[in-house]
Amino acid sequence: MEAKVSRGVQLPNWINPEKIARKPNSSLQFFQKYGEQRLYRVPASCNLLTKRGRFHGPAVLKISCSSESSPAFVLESGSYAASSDESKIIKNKSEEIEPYLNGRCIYLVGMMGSGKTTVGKVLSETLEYSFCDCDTLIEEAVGGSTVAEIFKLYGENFFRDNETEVLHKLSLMHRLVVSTGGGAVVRSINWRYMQKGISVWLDVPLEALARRITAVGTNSRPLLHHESGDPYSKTMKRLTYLFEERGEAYKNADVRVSLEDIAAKLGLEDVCNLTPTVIALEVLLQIENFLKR
Ligand SMILES: Nc1ncnc2c1ncn2[C@@H]1O[C@H](COP(=O)(O)OP(=O)(O)OP(=O)(O)O)[C@@H](O)[C@H]1O
Ligand SMILES: O=C(O)C1=C[C@@H](O)[C@@H](O)[C@H](O)C1
Repeated sequence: MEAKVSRGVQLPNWINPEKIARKPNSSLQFFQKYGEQRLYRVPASCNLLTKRGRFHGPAVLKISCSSESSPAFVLESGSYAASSDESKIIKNKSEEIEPYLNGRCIYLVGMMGSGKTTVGKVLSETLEYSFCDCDTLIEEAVGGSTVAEIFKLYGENFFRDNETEVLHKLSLMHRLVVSTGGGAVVRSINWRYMQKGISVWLDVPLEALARRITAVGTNSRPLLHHESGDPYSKTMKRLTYLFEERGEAYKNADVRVSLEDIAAKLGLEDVCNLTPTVIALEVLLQIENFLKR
């Protein structure tokens, strides 16, 4: 079958190139932050809407803050929770940072299942940026075939060429949070495009990725169809192989957000207790550090 890169990759109308950055006109005082200790009790019925559904769980959200370090969020009970307090804190932080982004796009990179879509949507909402998912844009550009179908019909190179073309187009835009495909980091040309914005690596332990992915199934992820065994071990084996190939490439990102580091900071044993909102807040804090450099 003949396969061509869809040169005419069309980006949807809602991605508006006219949304040009606002220039910062105030001082960098916003970097002086968090000089107090606060404790928030989250209502038992709180919940958080994510891509695939609602996470429920009662929790006490403790925030310890100092001018030396970033604030820490502890979900003492229950795994997934969000509250109006959490929303307010992330909103305040995004309002502080947003003028200094100067309209630059945020590119989330990371292994498949690392939460680029879930965390990306939280970020785009709080920053009042548009959200876009490269895989979805490629699917639209190729005429509605799914990623799995594109791999099957045309092969990985064809998919990668379209991925590059989509990233090229997005690099001309402003005020987007972009969820990139897990393998977008392997081509250096893609980094050239992502350098127009700020790239953020969501670094999630492979075991957590394998748990998340096996929970939803691997049908939509063609690169996971090679191994035999039970679904978790199969996924783990394949993720390990892919990470060996790509681990170094993820390090090119401007900012690294390690779920293990967040969990350690909060005294949590398992990264599974970190909500997308807490991770999104850490993304903003690490971007803030990056902007200060
Ligand atoms: N903080 C989290 N804790 C637990 N599960 C999460 C978290 N964030 C995302 N997930 C779940 O993990 C799965 C993958 O998340 P998501 O689709 O956001 O990842 P992704 O990086 O965009 O993946 P891909 O690159 O394959 O598109 C989803 O089922 C999602 O609900
Ligand atoms: O890790 C990868 O190489 C991929 C991740 C997905 O987001 C898709 O872009 C595709 O399945 C390839």
